[in-house]
Amino acid sequence: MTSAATPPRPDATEGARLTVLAGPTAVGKGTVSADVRARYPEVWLSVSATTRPPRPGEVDGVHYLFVDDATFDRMVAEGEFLEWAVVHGRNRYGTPRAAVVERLRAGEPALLEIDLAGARQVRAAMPEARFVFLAPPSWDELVRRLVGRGTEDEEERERRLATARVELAAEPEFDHTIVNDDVRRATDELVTVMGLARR
Ligand SMILES: Nc1ncnc2c1ncn2[C@@H]1O[C@H](COP(=O)(O)OP(=O)(O)OP(=O)(O)O)[C@@H](O)[C@H]1O
Ligand SMILES: Nc1nc2c(ncn2[C@@H]2O[C@H](COP(=O)(O)O)[C@@H](O)[C@H]2O)c(=O)[nH]1
Repeated sequence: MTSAATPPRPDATEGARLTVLAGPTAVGKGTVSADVRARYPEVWLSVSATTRPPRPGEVDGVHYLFVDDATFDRMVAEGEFLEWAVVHGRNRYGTPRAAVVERLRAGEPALLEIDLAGARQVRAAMPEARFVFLAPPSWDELVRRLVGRGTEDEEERERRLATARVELAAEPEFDHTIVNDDVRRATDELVTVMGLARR
């Protein structure tokens, strides 16, 4: 369902300014996105809504909009999401549509860091966007990064690694693959794909 306030769908020119970055857990999507923002502040990074509780250090409105189930339900019912998904079989995450449309209309390059199901929904809604898969140098390195991050317990790590196998198998669906063996180099590749001049 969409409400009367739902902004109209971006046209193809506007949609082409949108880049979707996906990839398995702990591959470094957040790290690379933060590096893009730090070095290319003209890129707008969408802030997702999630029902996941904040990790230590995460700030509401900066890392995520942390919402309860009732609020997420309302946002879904009112058509406020460009896409949303249950990720790792547990919490819900969604991209607020209005902010994306506003930035694309303003001519700004926009970046979404979302899961595979969300990327597929954006592909269906805005096929002119760019779809980038961030890949790990190896499976063992992916596991090392997940464990090294230290933000999930063993049960949650297992859950995330099960999803990771599915996400890795979907890599051929994407327009571009970038191997995150080095953050700066991966960022350079990503901004090139986004059509920005490297600095
Ligand atoms: N190129 C890299 N080399 C080594 N470590 C890296 C690299 N990129 C990211 N990391 C580290 O890997 C860990 C996971 O990174 P990050 O949290 O950015 O992953 P993510 O893909 O956003 O994960 P999730 O999907 O689970 O939210 C972090 O500890 C980060 O510092
Ligand atoms: N479909 C969407 N997926 C999203 C969104 N925001 C984040 N994510 C993905 O969730 C997982 C887990 O994130 P974490 O912060 O709990 O580690 C990660 O793969 C993100 O890409 C969204 O708006 N929609």
